[in-house]
Amino acid sequence: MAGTPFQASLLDTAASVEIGPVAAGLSRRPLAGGAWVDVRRRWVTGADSLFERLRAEVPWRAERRPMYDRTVDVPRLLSFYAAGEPLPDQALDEARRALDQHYAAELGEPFTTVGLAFYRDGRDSVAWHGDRLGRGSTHDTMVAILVLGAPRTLLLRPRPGTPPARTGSRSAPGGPAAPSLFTGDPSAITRPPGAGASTISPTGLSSPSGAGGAATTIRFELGHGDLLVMGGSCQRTWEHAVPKTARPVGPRISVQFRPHDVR
Ligand SMILES: O=C(O)CCC(=O)C(=O)O
Ligand SMILES: [Fe+2]
Repeated sequence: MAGTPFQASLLDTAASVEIGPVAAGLSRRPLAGGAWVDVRRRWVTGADSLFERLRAEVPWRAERRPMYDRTVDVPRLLSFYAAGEPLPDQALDEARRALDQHYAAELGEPFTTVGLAFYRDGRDSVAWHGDRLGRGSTHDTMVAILVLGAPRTLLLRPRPGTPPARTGSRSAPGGPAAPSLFTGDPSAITRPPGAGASTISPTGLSSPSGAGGAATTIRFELGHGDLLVMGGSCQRTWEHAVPKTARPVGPRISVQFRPHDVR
């Protein structure tokens, strides 16, 4: 009779976890500059159950990192499994096998490492970055992210200073990266704060304008077993982030599958 906010996930905890075929319902969105994003909604069924297992089983670490002249808390908990290390849950082995089966030919190598991030609440986040430690800075690659738990916004934007793609019209000389025309079907396309309009429909997208050329930001709301794969040049020509939010949000775990020497 009292409100039981955890009831749904407690019930689901008993459910079995199943990894679906990657290809079913997968959609690829090409991005400017040779990048792309694949999204496969509800890839994992029983995802809340897997969330609870990982929350309990993974040795989560709080980290601190140097930032300018200080050392600050990393605003999320982390865990990392190098190539060959046993994973914390066999569902992750299955997930990696399914990713390899689907992507190995295109990627040319297997996914080897597994990184996990635990966003406890809306104060946890990851700042704008590309996974550019290692080969991601110089080579096309893939990073596959399984999102468990409460949906949070994941943003993608062209990396500031990236030369415009050579396929369309050029931006004004001296301006920053050309705005990227998104040819897929994002749930929303937004301009960054200060760039004017907050949300514009993909179909209404023509040539974004604004002082110096406003970059296009793409927004995904992912959770509960959704899969997002960043591919092509995405790590070096685009950036991604999970921003902090003042909205009340539940905890979220992301599982990142990467090939050798991509971090
Ligand atoms: O949690 C996410 O969805 C993204 C994590 C990420 O970008 C990273 O760990 O490099
Ligand atoms: Fe990343």
